Amino acid sequence: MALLTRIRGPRDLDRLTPGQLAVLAEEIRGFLVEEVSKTGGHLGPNLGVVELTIALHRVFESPKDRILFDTGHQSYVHKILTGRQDFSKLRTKGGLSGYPSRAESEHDVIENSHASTVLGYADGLAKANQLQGHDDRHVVAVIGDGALTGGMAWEALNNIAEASDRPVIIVVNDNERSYSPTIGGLANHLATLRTTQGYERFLAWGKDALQRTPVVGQSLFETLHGAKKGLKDFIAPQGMFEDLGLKYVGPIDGHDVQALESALRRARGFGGPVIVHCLTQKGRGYRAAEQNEEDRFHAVPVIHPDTGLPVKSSGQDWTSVFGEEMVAIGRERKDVVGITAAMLHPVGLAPFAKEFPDRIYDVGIAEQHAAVSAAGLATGGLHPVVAVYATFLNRAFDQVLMDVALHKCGVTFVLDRAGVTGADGASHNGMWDMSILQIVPGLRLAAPRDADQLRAQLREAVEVDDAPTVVRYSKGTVGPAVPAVGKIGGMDVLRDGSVDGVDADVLIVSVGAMAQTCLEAAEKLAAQGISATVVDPRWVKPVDPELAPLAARHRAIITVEDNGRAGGVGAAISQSLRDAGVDVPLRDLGIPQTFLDHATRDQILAEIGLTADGVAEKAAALVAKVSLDPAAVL
Ligand SMILES: Cc1ncc(C[n+]2csc(CCOP(=O)(O)OP(=O)(O)O)c2C)c(N)n1
Ligand SMILES: CC(=O)[C@@H](O)[C@H](O)COP(=O)(O)O
Ligand SMILES: [Mg+2]
Repeated sequence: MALLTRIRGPRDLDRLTPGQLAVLAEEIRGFLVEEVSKTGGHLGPNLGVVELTIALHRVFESPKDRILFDTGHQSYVHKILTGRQDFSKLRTKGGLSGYPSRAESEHDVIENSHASTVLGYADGLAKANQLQGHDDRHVVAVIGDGALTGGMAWEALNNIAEASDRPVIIVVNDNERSYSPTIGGLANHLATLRTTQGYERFLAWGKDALQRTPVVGQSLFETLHGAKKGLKDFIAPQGMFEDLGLKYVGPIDGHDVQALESALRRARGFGGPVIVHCLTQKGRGYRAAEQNEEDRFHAVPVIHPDTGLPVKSSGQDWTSVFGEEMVAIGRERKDVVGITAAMLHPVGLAPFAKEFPDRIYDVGIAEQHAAVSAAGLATGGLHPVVAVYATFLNRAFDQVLMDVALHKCGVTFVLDRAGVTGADGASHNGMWDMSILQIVPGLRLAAPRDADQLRAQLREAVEVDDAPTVVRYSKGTVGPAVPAVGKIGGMDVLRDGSVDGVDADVLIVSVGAMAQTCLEAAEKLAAQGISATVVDPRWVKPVDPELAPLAARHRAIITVEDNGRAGGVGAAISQSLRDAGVDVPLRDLGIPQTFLDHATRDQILAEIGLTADGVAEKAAALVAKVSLDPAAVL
């Protein structure tokens, strides 16, 4: 790492020779494999942008020039080159974020890890530069071929293309994949453009080879050259980008620093909107990633650097439980189809796709379209299951509300990574779904507490054909089964704290994955002489009508959810109890209304009090307050 340690900032790159740059690129690859193997993270995407990031920082002067990354998962090399080479605590509390972070560096801009936003920022920054006369500041937006399938990217492109005198340099990082191969007409168009590289290489080879045989070669070359225009127009007709009014430079070998620098300098000189189409390889230089057909090591856990195999195998996870049950349902219900937004494997729909290849739709990174297309599919007589990460449904809220719910479409949304996820930072926690979905008329929302409940609630959901249904669960390993000991209305009783027909002091309403925590809290309360009954509503929207009379029989109520408190399940229950004239004191426990810094899930749950101790403490305090002043209503 002789060279790498000498790079303390981007300007240290300027004096390196082409040979040294090649050495630096390999040192960075070695660093990435060594460090990210220890912590987990986005190894594949970053291995693919080593030369590109070097070239960007040699041609442009960050932070005067803004270098923006879409999604930001591919910004590790950018961090390494801008003075951050301690990856020992990557994506953990107090360590480097896995995404750009304004708190970390003046070189970082976009912290949001939701895809397809970079061109929007670029449009805004370019307009700001133009209005303020900052003609010496360049705006460079790096966007992947996957992120380019998102609708917002095209909304921004439409604006960027509007002004030929407003410079925006769009670098398309085309590695032909999101996780899996990128889909759709755009991917096909990029492929067409890519073939011109093969064509250009062929011509370059032809020119060189033929000119070595002067007599025949020269005339043959001229014939070929004459055919060039026709051939190029045939295999690479005027690109769509140029039709939009954007200049197009490429395709460029995204692993050739000199070629990249030359293209970026040309683009910088245009003085208007321009696309630089770079061809890169996800996972480049690391065989385990290059050979991984599923996702080229898009996001890896802690792995053995030599083999790429996970260091520890995890138990069954929520995702695979969903995936298996979807196949079982698919065998019984021919009308059930699956939709993924470029995340077939991560959301667990790969087994369904394997068995029912004509009943799975990958719409690209396009959650809004996924929801509306699902409304179309339902209107057409099918029952779509849209599987996305909880946080990514945020951007499709209006479509859930006004396209699926308004038209009473039977669509099931399955939200993986719901609740605190942790390592991926603020924009990846699934902490808003049970708040924003509360206001969708007719929508039914389930939060399974274990694998059996996930299977059961998924089946209940796909039975609903006149309203949207939602099933949401956490990231990672699914915990042990939590059996019910009774039933009240639609609610499962997990612990009955009543004695001889006398109800418990506290009613704990446990939502989804918080069941184990709530049961442990009840035990802690019992040790303090406070009795507690724990119920799991299963379907949290609408609020179970049997909850009000049950609540009325207790001295205090605690609701516990792995979701934001603001407008969450606790708030909905509180409102429903008030509407029913039940004024038992209630504390709703959940995630505070704040952006959570990256840390492990357990660290964050402990910080916000969503632990057995935290729940027991809040419950005991409420009971104490009620005992002191029975009329007190919090
Ligand atoms: C709105 C949204 N949906 C899904 C994701 C999950 N996701 C993260 S990276 C990625 C693939 C991005 O592909 P691309 O833009 O080509 O970048 P690459 O990983 O190939 O460098 C996806 C789908 C996301 N971050 N944001
Ligand atoms: C950047 C992005 O959105 C995804 O790659 C995400 O980081 C993956 O999260 P999981 O590791 O939970 O699948
Ligand atoms: Mg890609």
